[in-house]
Amino acid sequence: MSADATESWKLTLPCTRDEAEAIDVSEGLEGIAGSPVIITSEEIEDDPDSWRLDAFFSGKPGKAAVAAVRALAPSSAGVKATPERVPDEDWITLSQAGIEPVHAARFYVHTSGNKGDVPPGAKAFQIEASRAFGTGHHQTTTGCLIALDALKVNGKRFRNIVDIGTGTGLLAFAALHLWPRAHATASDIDAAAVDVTRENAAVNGVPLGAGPGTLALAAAPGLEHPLLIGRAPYDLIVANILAGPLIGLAPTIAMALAEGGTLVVAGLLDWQADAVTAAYRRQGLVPSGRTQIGDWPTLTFRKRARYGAARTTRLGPGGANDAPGFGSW
Ligand SMILES: C[S@@+](CC[C@H](N)C(=O)[O-])C[C@H]1O[C@@H](n2cnc3c(N)ncnc32)[C@H](O)[C@@H]1O
Repeated sequence: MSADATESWKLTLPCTRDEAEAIDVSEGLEGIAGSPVIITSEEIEDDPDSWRLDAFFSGKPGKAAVAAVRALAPSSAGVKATPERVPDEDWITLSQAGIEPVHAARFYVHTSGNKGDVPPGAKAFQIEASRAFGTGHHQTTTGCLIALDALKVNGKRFRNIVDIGTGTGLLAFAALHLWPRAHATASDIDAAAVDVTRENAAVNGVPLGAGPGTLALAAAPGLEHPLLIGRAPYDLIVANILAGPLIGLAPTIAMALAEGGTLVVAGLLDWQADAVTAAYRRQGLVPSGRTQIGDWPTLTFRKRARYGAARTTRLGPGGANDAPGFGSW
């Protein structure tokens, strides 16, 4: 059979998590004849560095296209991999085959091609596997969904929420569903993730904006953005990023958390929990909950209220926290 542009081809490579998270299909691949139409990546084991990258092509990819995909996963240098013809099926659906809906606490996360039956009473979100992390399949995302639900069940109320490292936006959407009158903010160091969050917000009917019940977006490392600083202090901060950044960001995150506020963190492995906990204890936070799925704990902390009840201290220019330390944000 001769290859033509209507045939679907796939190239699969092992890659690291960092490589998977760094992939931006819109950059570097456009203009190469036979460039991949879609790239998906997913973790293949309970190992944060063991991922798989699938690049789907319309038509058999040439050497340049294969090289461009290989360049996305330098760690696979030396791994033998050749493009394979994919049987005549809808390859977009195919690329998401096996991505079963996830039901975590009251949340149900599915793709457009795999909605299945939404359990009665569950809040469904449609999240495609894409350039951003966070389809609900990873234990860290599931752990955060469960932790957020538990806070709601325990009667917590939040008015000002930020999801740092939002990926697909899922955790911010879930938080806004639980506390629909809150001001919500979602940020990511990766501008592509912020774009994906914007698209997912539209698909899921999550209103973007600045007022209560809406979601504002920012692309930034940590809280280094005027919007993120200006909206602090938050009474709920969620951050599913890795242990290293979580420890590095501990002083900033703790400073951005209102007294009496709650912090939910994930992205750390079991053996890293003590170090992450110690970093936040040093900032005056106290552990208040833990959800563990496999090797992945989700930790919840509370910031002590110096004067009893939760207190709102204005951060940013002119605020009470306009003090040394904030200048470096
Ligand atoms: C493990 S994913 C979590 C995505 C989503 N929140 C979830 O729970 O599924 C981590 C996300 O954090 C982002 N990230 C990593 N380091 C960051 C940092 N220092 N500041 C902001 N975002 C960061 C990554 O780009 C990625 O989208």
